[in-house]
Amino acid sequence: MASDPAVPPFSSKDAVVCRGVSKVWAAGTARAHEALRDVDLDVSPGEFVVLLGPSGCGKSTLLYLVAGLELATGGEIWSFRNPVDRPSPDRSLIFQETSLFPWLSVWQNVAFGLSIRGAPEEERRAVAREALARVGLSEAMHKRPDELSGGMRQRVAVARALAMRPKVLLMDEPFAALDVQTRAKMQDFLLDVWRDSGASVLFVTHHIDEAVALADRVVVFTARPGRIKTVLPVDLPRPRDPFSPECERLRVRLTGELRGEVDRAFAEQEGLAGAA
Ligand SMILES: Nc1ncnc2c1ncn2[C@@H]1O[C@H](COP(=O)(O)OP(=O)(O)OP(=O)(O)O)[C@@H](O)[C@H]1O
Repeated sequence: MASDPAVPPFSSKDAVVCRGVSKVWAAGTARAHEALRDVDLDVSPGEFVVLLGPSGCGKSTLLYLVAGLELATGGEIWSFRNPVDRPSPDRSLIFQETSLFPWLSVWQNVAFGLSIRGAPEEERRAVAREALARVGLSEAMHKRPDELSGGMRQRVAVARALAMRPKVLLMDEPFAALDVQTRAKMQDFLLDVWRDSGASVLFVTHHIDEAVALADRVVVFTARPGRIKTVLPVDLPRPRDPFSPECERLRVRLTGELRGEVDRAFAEQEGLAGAA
């Protein structure tokens, strides 16, 4: 049987499949700006993949494309063998700054996506209750977001994403605004939630330590236009001891992979600033 040339030869790594993905912002205009070039990436169901790269290399852009919030200007993206051309509740995006609605209670925030779908209140409450229990925030059900700490608000954001039962969680530096201790706690918490949910995670960070703590695989990007420079599997049991020789070796390797790219990104950004 002739294979469809538009469909990649899928393997079991089909939770997210990117083939030759490129993105030029404002394509075809004088402001055209190439963010990503020719990205190939296959993610397995239940896999935790960390995207690491210098500032401006297109990590967030790739998440928006996988979320279906933006369209690639080249290449194809698939999720569970369906082309990605629009947002779907199967793929939830969590940002650095939580965008909780301050006038809604915590449970109403968590159930917001369900209310858009027209789910009845009883169902919304039940799903919110379960999602909040999974992030350890049952007690906060009736509070308002401004009564919570930053870490708690990010847990509500995770609960809101989980309430839609996504198959893929897209996380854009979700803990960047938190202090170091809270961030470490949130990483442990996220690993528990991820294991329970069975979802695949694509997690963007600048922090090598965070990549080493979390990833099944670390994907290192070049400076803009972002291309995949290297992919490192992290075959270490969790919880990981950050002071172990294996973690230290990985940190050294990632630091080496990133160093030149960070320098290039910095030089480019200085050049752009000079030209402005
Ligand atoms: N909506 C947009 N319109 C035009 N250019 C954009 C847009 N979003 C991002 N860019 C540009 O695309 C490039 C990649 O940006 P992106 O935010 O994806 O990088 P990043 O790797 O996530 O950066 P950081 O780590 O600093 O958040 C940057 O040069 C950025 O200025």
